[in-house]
Amino acid sequence: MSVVILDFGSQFTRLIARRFRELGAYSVILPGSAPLDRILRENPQGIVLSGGPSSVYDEAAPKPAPGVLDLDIPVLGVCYGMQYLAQQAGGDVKRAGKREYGKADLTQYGGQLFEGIQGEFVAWMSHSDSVTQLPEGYEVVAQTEDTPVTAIENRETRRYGVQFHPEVVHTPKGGQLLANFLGICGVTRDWTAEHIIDELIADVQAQVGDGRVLLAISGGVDSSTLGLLLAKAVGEKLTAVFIDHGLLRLGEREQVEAALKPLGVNLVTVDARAEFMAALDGVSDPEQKRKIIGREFIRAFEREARAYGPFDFLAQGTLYPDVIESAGGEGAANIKSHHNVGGLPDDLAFKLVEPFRTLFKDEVREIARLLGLPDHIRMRHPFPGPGLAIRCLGAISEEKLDILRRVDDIFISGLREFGLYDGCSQALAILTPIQSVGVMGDERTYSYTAALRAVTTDDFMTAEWARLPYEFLATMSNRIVNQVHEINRVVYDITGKPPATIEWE
Ligand SMILES: Nc1ncnc2c1ncn2[C@@H]1O[C@H](COP(=O)(O)OP(=O)(O)OP(=O)(O)O)[C@@H](O)[C@H]1O
Ligand SMILES: O=c1[nH]c(=O)c2[nH+]cn([C@@H]3O[C@H](COP(=O)(O)O)[C@@H](O)[C@H]3O)c2[nH]1
Ligand SMILES: NC(=O)CC[C@H](N)C(=O)O
Ligand SMILES: [Mg+2]
Repeated sequence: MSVVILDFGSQFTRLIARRFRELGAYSVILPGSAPLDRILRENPQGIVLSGGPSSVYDEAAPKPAPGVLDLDIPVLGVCYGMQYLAQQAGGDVKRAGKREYGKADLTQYGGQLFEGIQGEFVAWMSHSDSVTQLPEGYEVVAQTEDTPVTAIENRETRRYGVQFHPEVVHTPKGGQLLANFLGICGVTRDWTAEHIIDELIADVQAQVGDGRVLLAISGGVDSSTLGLLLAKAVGEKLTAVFIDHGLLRLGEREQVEAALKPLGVNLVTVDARAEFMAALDGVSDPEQKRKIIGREFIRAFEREARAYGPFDFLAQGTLYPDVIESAGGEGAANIKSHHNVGGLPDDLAFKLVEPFRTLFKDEVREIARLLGLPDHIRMRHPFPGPGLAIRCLGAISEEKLDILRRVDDIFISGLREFGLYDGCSQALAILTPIQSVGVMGDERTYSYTAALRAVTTDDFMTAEWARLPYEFLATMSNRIVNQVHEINRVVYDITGKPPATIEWE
């Protein structure tokens, strides 16, 4: 039993599934055009039609397969999905005079979807079309100032539509609305992270069979959790490979080895510093750096496969944000090529095993907790695979990496010392190519500017800059300039994501 989500190309389709998971309900995402028999195989108790970039009145507008909307189960249309429901039932949809992007307040709301919800309702919008004529049998159950038809329902046929996105965190009461929909569908909310683990293990076993698996492990939460999961799923057929590419932080190689040993995974450390440094020599374009790093990772795994292999499969702790930012979603833009997704070379000889590809960081942390990963790894800030190379802006050099390593160490140790580490989701130091004039010991200096960045976020898709105390920032600035003589200026990044990203490259 499940809820089937038909995907019409929204940025947020995965978030609908994610909210259902949080509510303890199992759901499956299928392409918008999935045939009826495919949908029926999931035993759906309800259907969600997602948002999407098309307009329902376009010639080529995507549609659910024939028969889907004749099923006698509840249907919730979100944005494009609601517009489709309205049009299909004989209503009308037109480009609206006023578009809505971002926050909007509902001026009134009611009806089944909003049952039990009280007080102001802030809805996050992203549309330029609107329902201009209500189809027969439907009533309007919510409005905003600019959109008279913001939510609709037909109780008899159990068809519901919302123009806003209840699945994003910026619709704070959206979770309650989705819970109400699950209630209308009669879904039992007993789906848990334990279920997810069992399913992931079964999927891996089915995919891998008797094959041997090389796990790319970094000591971060995603790949360490994957190590525990794979140890359960494939046991002896697993070898974990940790690459020291020379882009790690101060003392990181030793720390990672010490942390991973007790987990009982069969670990091999590879020194690939010379190869990575040679390949990156003189390269300053961020995307080019990322592509080279992606390729060098694979080349290093291939070398290990010759020594310890053969391996049929390469396992990576890839998460959904890595995929969507590398333009892995339907119609999504390429923001940056994550080394493990968009940065992979075309001639990849391994088959990929990526069980976390549809999950978000906090969900992996929950799985980690259930698998018994120690808290110091589980709650560690993420550290990107390309490491310091994408924090040392422009062309890298040993000298610059060495400066950055010392700045980073002061900042991260400082956060721990002041008890601020756990309050941030990720913190990092960046070495900028900016040189500026300073005065130290009565002498003129002309040195580099370091930037510090700390963010708070759950899923790393959006983030706020962390409001670190001024006193702490003052101490950091002081320590960095005193201890790292190549730096004479420290700045703190006060930009959210969006518009910025977390990493500077
Ligand atoms: N130094 C490394 N050696 C081997 N594999 C790596 C290395 N760095 C990254 N990887 C691979 O790339 C994947 C993506 O890296 P990413 O940093 O997103 O995840 P992570 O390191 O597992 O977790 P975290 O996000 O907490 O740092 C990892 O899960 C791992 O499979
Ligand atoms: O393994 C990785 N390989 C990459 O190529 C990569 N790029 C960004 N990140 C991490 O992803 C999260 C979101 O980062 P951005 O806001 O900079 O895109 C943040 O946690 C980043 O540290 C990466 N991780
Ligand atoms: N986010 C959406 O689903 C948008 C639907 C439609 N393209 C509109 O602009 O109204
Ligand atoms: Mg990492």
